[in-house]
Amino acid sequence: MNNDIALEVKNLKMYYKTENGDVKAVDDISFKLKKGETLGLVGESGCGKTTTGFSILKMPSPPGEIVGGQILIDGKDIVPLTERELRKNIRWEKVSMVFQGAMNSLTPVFTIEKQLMETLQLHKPMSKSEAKKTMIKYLNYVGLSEDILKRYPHELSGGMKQRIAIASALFLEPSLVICDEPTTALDVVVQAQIINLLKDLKEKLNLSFIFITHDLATEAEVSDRIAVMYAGKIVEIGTNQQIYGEQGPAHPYTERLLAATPKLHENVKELAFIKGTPPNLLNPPKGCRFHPRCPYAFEKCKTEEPILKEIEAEHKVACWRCDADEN
Ligand SMILES: Nc1ncnc2c1ncn2[C@@H]1O[C@H](COP(=O)(O)OP(=O)(O)OP(=O)(O)O)[C@@H](O)[C@H]1O
Repeated sequence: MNNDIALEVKNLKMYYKTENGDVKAVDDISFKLKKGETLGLVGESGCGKTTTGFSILKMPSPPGEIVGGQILIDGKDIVPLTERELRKNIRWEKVSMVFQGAMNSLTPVFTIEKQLMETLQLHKPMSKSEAKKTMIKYLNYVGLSEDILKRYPHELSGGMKQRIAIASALFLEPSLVICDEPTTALDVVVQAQIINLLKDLKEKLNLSFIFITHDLATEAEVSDRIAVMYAGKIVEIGTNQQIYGEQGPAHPYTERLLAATPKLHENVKELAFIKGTPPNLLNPPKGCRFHPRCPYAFEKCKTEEPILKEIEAEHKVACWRCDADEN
């Protein structure tokens, strides 16, 4: 076992079993996350980012099912574990998640203390005084003082509520935290504060993060490495520099996704957009799933699925055009 690896996802498949057939939301993805590292997960809406996050907790929303693959946390596959084992030893103990919209899920009629107490005691039996100590410790970590406990959600700003959501994800001292769009609903100043907070927590607590967002500018700011998803697949994965650096990304989809992102300090006359729409995951296209929208597609792209292949150290791409054996 490699002690530097916090998480390894191997050939993971998570399908939604609907009346119309299987929605292949996560379809054979593999990646590793090092201890103390932030991996960004980017891609258009509906490409499977949130489903990947929930799958890592083995908590797919119905009618989702993990239909294949492994999720190794500290070297141990959690896929065969029972719900009881997952609750007792894995979720919130080893991996936790700041859900999309978590800051809006606080109940308006209860104080923060009552709500956090419930969350904490649900996950781990402990006395009230012990729970309160834990709450205060993590509220302080996220820059909030104890007096927040007496307040009601409507008395708090969006940024404060998001800090509370982050603090509750840390209560049981997990080593891996999945953040799903943690800054999306916030204004830019507060977004920057939350990003700085996450960076700070990563350093202080030696946490590993999976940071899910469709906002590439934010991703560039927080992540050490980036995984780009398209239609349930990882199409490119590399360091921040390999994806955003001067040489530019390798996959045509990443290239277009970046071109469609507005840049600060640049006078852009017209923003590029990606022609066409992402495929229906009930019945994705054969071959490369991006081929109907790809300007470089050739015959092989329509029939054979490209696999994620290393093109340089740390940089993998699933594209026939980038495949050295092809050229
Ligand atoms: N409960 C469900 N039942 C059936 N299909 C679902 C369900 N939840 C999600 N899907 C489908 O699975 C695919 C992946 O969705 P997911 O929410 O993981 O994407 P995403 O990249 O996180 O999108 P967003 O950025 O909008 O949150 C989509 O095609 C979506 O319609």
